[in-house]
Amino acid sequence: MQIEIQHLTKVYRGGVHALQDLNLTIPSGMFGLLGPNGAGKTTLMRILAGILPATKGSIRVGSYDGTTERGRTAIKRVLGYLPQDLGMYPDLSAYEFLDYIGILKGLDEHKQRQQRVNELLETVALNDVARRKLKTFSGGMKRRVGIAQALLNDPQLLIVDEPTAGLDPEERIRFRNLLSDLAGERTVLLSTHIIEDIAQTCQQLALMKNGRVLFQGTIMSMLEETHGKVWQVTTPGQKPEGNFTVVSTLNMGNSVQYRIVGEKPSSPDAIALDPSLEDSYVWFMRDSRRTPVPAR
Ligand SMILES: Nc1ncnc2c1ncn2[C@@H]1O[C@H](COP(=O)(O)OP(=O)(O)OP(=O)(O)O)[C@@H](O)[C@H]1O
Repeated sequence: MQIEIQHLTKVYRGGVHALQDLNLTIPSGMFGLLGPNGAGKTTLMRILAGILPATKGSIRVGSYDGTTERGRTAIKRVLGYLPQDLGMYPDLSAYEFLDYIGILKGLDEHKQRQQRVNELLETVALNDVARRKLKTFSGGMKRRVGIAQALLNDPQLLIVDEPTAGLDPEERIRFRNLLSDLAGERTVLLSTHIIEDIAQTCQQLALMKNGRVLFQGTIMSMLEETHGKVWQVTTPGQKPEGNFTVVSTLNMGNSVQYRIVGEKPSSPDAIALDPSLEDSYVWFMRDSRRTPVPAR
């Protein structure tokens, strides 16, 4: 299920331009939305989920037109959403919570709902603790309950907003793998400011800043665009000067190795390095006055 977003603009009351004439094509599979705080990721996801109206622009999800009431209703039926701040009832068990959300989502038939909740508890590997109260769950377990509730209607489009924030490395990896498993035929839109989450799960991504898309395409093409922009400079200690960003510093005892992102430094012994995704992110954020590039 492909999503087409055209000229999407959101101006909040008070005049904040959260999205500025944003154009984006999101194909099936895992798609990452990467950007710093305030980039507009949550605003975009909430508009896609039909919770927030856009100021201008159009959205098409598969064959449904998100600018019409009828289209929005149809989109809601094929969509699962895990917001950043999903409220849970701490005294309910995982089973009771999912059962309750199932009722709210219109799964009226008791037996069918029971079966779906049990299936999902298994999918997110919480079947063993299904009867435990949510207040006893770790952050990672709660996020997995969150994904389970988003999957109740077996959505073709799954939107997850910063799901790994605050998780320890083990839980983050487990959660990432779960999302990858769920992608398959579905479209999974994952927003994050954790570069590693995208690197490990998404073939395609969009970089957002200030309500605009700075880049969209494959991870490979993003790295390619950063070739010739990453350097290693070794000095006796003083920080190299120039128009670049230092991304890491390694103290070698009597010298210091700097990894820098920017135009070629004047230092004659600067060595060109292969860019990592983090270098690439830094390059695009530095260079964010550039005009948006077309998808490739
Ligand atoms: N209800 C609101 N009213 C006014 N301004 C808002 C509102 N919600 C968000 N904003 C502003 O819109 C901009 C985009 O915010 P948004 O939450 O979409 O960004 P984000 O990329 O999701 O950031 P984060 O990673 O911090 O969640 C920010 O400048 C934010 O302050």
